[in-house]
Amino acid sequence: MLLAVVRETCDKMFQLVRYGRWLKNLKKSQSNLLLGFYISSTTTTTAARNESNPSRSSPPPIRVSLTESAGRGVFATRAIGAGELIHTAKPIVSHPSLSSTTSVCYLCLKSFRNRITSEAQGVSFCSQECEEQSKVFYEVEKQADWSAYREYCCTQGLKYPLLAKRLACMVTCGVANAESLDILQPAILSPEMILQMEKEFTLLRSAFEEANVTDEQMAFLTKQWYVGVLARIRINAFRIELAGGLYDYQDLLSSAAALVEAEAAVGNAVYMLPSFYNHDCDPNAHIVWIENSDARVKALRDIEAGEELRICYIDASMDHDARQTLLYEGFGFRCHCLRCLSGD
Ligand SMILES: C[S@@+](CC[C@H](N)C(=O)[O-])C[C@H]1O[C@@H](n2cnc3c(N)ncnc32)[C@H](O)[C@@H]1O
Repeated sequence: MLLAVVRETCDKMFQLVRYGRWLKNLKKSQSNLLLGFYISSTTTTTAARNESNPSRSSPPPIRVSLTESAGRGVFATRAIGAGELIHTAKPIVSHPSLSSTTSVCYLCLKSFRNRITSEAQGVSFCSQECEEQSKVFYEVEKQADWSAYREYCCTQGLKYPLLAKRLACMVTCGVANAESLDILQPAILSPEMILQMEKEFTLLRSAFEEANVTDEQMAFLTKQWYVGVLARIRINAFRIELAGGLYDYQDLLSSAAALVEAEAAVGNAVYMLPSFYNHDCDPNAHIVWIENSDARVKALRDIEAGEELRICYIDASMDHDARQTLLYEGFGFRCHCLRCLSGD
């Protein structure tokens, strides 16, 4: 009994140390435009104001703390009303899905009305701002031939390596830290998964080697870095489906076609704060994307001060066994939420 208590205390201390490191990283990352996620106040009116001027944001009504049994989690610091916008967040890294590369902005994933640039590359940006923000890493990306890496991802049906590739380009040109995802929880990987990642890594590394990238710029790009990044992307990446941003009849048709093909997602992205939300099959919060990859975390019902905020990682309409299997295989845990305990 005593041993169990000591072990639990040590565990918690260890996790608090990791949390402290996260806060340090957080401060570092806030000064970086491309890395920067921002969080804004909770009422819709102030949130809208803060979104246009993130530097003036007041802190959101949440804190990250240790939970009893699910690692770190996000807790309400005051009562939050149903439907309230709790905070917004910009991605650390995002990438369109292979099928959306030419139909959404290459940076923010906004669905197109007007293409701005780089038609020849099959890649476009929705605004001068996105083009400007992407300039440096896109220059690096353009130097390399990604066909073998892309082909491999395509044939294997892999979407996450695209995020790893973009992060690698961002690190190479100095707009992101190689450690930017370190604070996030990594997935436990099987030997088969690691083997596959090592194959991808070889293709990624040789694309960089054949491009005009110096050894110094590539020093971070080791197998260990790549596997560590993908292990984190695996359980922290969000699949982005836009709720708005459909402009005309053609957009509506494309969206309907995408639904038939069962790929309504325009891309994937990894965020900092949203990554600390734990799962519940009957969640009290959810994340929505209106017209681009900016995540909006909203309350689904009234939440009390001190209550943990939880989102649903999967399709909540699935039955109990299907949810359990997906959560275990995809995220490595058995769900003991009230809904699962009730057998629903
Ligand atoms: C996106 S992270 C959530 C934040 C995480 N708890 C942390 O400390 O960074 C997802 C991981 O959190 C844990 N987790 C999330 N929801 C859980 C739950 N309902 N029960 C147990 N573990 C959970 C699992 O390890 C899962 O792979």
